[in-house]
Amino acid sequence: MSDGWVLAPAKVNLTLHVTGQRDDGYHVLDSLVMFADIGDRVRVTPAPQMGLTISGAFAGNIPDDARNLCWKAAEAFGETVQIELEKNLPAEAGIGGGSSDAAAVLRAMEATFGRAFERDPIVLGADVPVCCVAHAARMQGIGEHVLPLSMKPIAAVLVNPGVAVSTPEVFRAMTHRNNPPMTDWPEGGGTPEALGWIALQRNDMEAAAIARQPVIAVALAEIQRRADVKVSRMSGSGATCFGLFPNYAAACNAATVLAEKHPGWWVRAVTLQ
Ligand SMILES: C[C@@](CO)(OP(=O)(O)O)[C@H](O)COP(=O)(O)OP(=O)(O)OC[C@H]1O[C@@H](n2ccc(N)nc2=O)[C@H](O)[C@@H]1O
Ligand SMILES: Nc1ncnc2c1ncn2[C@@H]1O[C@H](COP(=O)(O)OP(=O)(O)O)[C@@H](O)[C@H]1O
Repeated sequence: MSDGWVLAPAKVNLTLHVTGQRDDGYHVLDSLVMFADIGDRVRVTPAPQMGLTISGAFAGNIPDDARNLCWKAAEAFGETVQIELEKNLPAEAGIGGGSSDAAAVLRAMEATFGRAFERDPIVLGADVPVCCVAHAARMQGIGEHVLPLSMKPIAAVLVNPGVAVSTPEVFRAMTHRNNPPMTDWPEGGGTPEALGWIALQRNDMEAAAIARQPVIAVALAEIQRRADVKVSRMSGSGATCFGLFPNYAAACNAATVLAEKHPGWWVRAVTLQ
């Protein structure tokens, strides 16, 4: 963006298969990830010392010091900057808020200082490598293997029923950690084939997240009530859920109905790419 603001798009795990666990406790994943056309925004300005200001609807309860992933990303890059973060996405929501913010700070730092980030982005968190790609990709390992995919945009509704969910707690609460990976991707198919394939995959964290926050099941049921929804599922470790629709107008209609019925929920129609 010409004014220096960089979008940190919402990350959506269209599938999230947990296929094992490493000796260090981290889980091995197989996930199809796409990114929305909405998100947080960040801007960096060279400064003699580090600083961070946070604005936006979800600024509350986000640390504005060295604990913030934006700050950690700038430190890892090796320059001191003043960071502005506009927090438009709910936190602890399974849509990669902090990770996408960190990746956006790295993009902003690269543009500002004219050099690439030289370290592996996994040092900032398992979700940061895929957020550095910021478009459709298959994510494997604990998040360090990212294979960009060529996919047509998909219309979706994102629904967060207003509860924060801790990622490590949901991983710990899982009862089945050795699940099958995704089935083979339908090469060369169009959007209907992609939606049909996605519908046959899973989010293996859903049951454990619902056990902790039953309102997630309510959100999924509300999305499923839409006659034209093709897939409904939870993203990441929750609590944000999504519905996939045949076109953007259908997603907007669904978002309007859901937001009217549940004024306390965060509901957005988006295009995923
Ligand atoms: C579950 C996912 C799916 O995309 O998304 P979110 O729900 O966070 O959005 C990610 O793997 C989250 O990645 P991220 O939030 O960056 O995780 P990290 O900060 O690296 O790790 C937080 C904690 O989650 C657990 N963790 C994370 C990633 C992974 N592959 N296995 C794990 O067991 C570990 O307990 C770790 O201490
Ligand atoms: N820039 C940031 N945005 C959101 N949360 C952040 C950020 N930096 C650090 N955090 C902390 O990271 C934790 C996880 O938040 P988030 O990344 O939004 O969740 P999730 O892992 O579900 O995608 C929160 O407890 C929050 O305090």
